[in-house]
Amino acid sequence: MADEKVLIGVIGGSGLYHLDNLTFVKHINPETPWGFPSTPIAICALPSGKKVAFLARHGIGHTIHPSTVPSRANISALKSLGVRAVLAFSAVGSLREEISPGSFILPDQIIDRTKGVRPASFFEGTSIVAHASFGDPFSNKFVNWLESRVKKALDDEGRDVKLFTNKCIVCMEGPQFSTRAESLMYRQWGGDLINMSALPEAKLAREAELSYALVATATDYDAWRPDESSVTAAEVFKTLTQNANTSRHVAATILDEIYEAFAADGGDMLEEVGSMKLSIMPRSVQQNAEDRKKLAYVLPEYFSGDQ
Ligand SMILES: CSC[C@H]1O[C@H](OP(=O)(O)O)[C@H](O)[C@@H]1O
Ligand SMILES: Nc1ncnc2[nH]cnc12
Repeated sequence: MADEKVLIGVIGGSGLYHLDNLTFVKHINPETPWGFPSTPIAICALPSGKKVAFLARHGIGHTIHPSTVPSRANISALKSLGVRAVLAFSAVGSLREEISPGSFILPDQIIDRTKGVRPASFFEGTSIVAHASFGDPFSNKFVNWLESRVKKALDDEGRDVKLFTNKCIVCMEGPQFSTRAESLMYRQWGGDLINMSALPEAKLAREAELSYALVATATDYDAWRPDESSVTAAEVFKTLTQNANTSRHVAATILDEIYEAFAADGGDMLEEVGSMKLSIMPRSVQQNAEDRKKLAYVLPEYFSGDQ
């Protein structure tokens, strides 16, 4: 029965540790080949009875640093539940005047400024080599589909929250915020937003063949404005609660429809499914049975059964 499946995963970022309008069903804490997820995953029922999975990226008590989020465990655990699409939320800094704190953004590009300390591939540490396509780091069809639905949800109840699309997010290492020079440089590079969490999450979702979209919520103007003080955590906290309330409203409004959109097998939205087929170097697949077993957890399509 379709309602028994958990097709949609929601990842909550800073400030977003639960969703509204859901009935808690149970916690699941799968041990993946890459360890345990950030926190046990909450399986919740929408008012329609459809099930979704919710995961707080930094843990429920916000105890996990952006550089040590177990993204491989998070993404593979969601996939193991049957999830096809991930709706991720993130608190971001704005690199553009018009994107004022409180704005919502559906970015379509990423600049990687992480420092190589985060495991960014399921294939890392194995003898199997793969090169996923990542030119479009978010799932375009899902993002385009979301635009009108998120807009409508934001316009509800006179919330007056701006929505931006076609923006580029810089993902930096942290945990310290950027210098003024870095912030100005990111603007010159074409960055519109900045956070510490879009990667490797989006890369791993791509390797897992999941549809992945990010709802970015602006909390501050980072450090590029010459006559203003640079961002502090206290400034971020000021906007975090309001943004989280709005994020919960958006999720409660659109989750049912997202579920329907991804429910049909082979549906139009599943544009990532099959994308890894030609990304895995065929000779390397023959090499190591243990590695194949490990990868079968996240990509059973290619690694379960004898080669
Ligand atoms: C609390 S300010 C910096 C912190 O907030 C964002 O977290 P998330 O993306 O999980 O909402 C940002 O990426 C940093 O980790
Ligand atoms: N200015 C900023 N830089 C990095 N991550 C952030 N998250 C929220 N604001 C941020």
